[in-house]
Amino acid sequence: MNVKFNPKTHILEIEYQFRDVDEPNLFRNIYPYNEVPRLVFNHRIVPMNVPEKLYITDTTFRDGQQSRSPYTVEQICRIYDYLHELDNGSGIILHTEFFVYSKQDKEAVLKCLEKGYDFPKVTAWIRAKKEDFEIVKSLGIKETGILVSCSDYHIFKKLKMTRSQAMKQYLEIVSAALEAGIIPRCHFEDITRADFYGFVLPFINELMKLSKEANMPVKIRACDTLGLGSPIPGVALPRSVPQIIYGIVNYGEVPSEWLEWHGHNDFYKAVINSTMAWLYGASMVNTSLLGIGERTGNTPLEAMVMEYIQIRGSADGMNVAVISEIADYFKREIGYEIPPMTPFVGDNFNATRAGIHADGLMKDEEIYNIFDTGKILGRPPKVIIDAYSGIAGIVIWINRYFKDSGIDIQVDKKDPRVQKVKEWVDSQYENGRNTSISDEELKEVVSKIFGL
Ligand SMILES: CC(C)C(=O)C(=O)O
Repeated sequence: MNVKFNPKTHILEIEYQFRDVDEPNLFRNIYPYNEVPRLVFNHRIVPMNVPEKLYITDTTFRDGQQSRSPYTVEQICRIYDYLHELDNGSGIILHTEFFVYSKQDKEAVLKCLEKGYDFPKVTAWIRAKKEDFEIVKSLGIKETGILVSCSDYHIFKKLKMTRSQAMKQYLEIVSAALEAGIIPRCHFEDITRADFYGFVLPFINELMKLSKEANMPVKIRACDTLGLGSPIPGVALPRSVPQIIYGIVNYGEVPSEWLEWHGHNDFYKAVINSTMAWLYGASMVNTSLLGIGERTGNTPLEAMVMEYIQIRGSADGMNVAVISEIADYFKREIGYEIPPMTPFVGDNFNATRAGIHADGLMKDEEIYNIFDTGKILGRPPKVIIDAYSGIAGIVIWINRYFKDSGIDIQVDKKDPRVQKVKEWVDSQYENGRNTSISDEELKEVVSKIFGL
């Protein structure tokens, strides 16, 4: 580590020493592989540093498409429209990224560019090959993601290189992007298994020098490729999200606005890690709609909209209700099955089957609903009728279902007709039924009993 005092800024400038190694550092004390990874603590607590601006970026068409069959051009264009509608002129849904190789990829990019939306901006994703800049340039795209895998797992085992060979190749390609006038966004793949002080920081120091020379931003995306990052205070690098972000901003001198976190959900930590990245100094968190991404998925975009509102106390102009329209589109047009318990978008995210909860809902919706989901997401809480939903569940179901269909029936628990419906429901389960009762079935029974 070289430390220089900068008399102009009165700041100690730290240059971390690049460490070439003969053998890969696989952090076996943390990642034994034949056992579940471990959380090792260095008890280092770094300060929170929330950037002035927080952005959500999107990878639905890149990481999202890597995990499922490709979207059609028409679907890409519609999803891009939805992202724009959700952003609603706020500029918070900052950019999304596209493949640019096949005829279909290019057609989708051109059609989305033609829409002329300011947000989300269209960016590209390319292999680290010089000739690929020509494609990006020819499409009129101003920023592109470039893969710069940074752990020894990737450098030694996948690329079969040494650290210095990898870094040389990466710096050449970033220089080529800058020469072509394209903003490089360097995707530090597998940063949560990388040597932070021996490779990541020295490499960032070099990238920031290139940025200064070219007078152009060089953006950094910290990729938690296997979802190994941890939000827990005092966990040691390379797993600590706060320490990674703090280090990149303070020792790498990367402005928050050039720094992005990209998470995966392998250990159920995609959302909290992204929030930590925001809180500790990264302006951007990368997400995908409904969390669709490789393996267990990426950080869900809709979850970060909710995190944003909780941190800032306002949606700052985003049209949050569009989240429900997006979920409907994925179900209806793409045939994607959203697990029913998925927060904010699953069919049952605000549904109850328990009679005791339905009773609470009937007295005051607030008792069992996370917020006014009817007003904010166009999804009022609902009850699912089964053996446990009781008479209160049936009352709410009748009052809601018919109101939504434009028929004004309001009943209470004492209504004898409601008792009859309850008897029918009970008889179903006495006769061995073990599934819930669908809306269609209940509608038929209620209509008959109520003479509708
Ligand atoms: C391919 C890379 C950039 C990635 O998406 C990841 O590391 O998760």
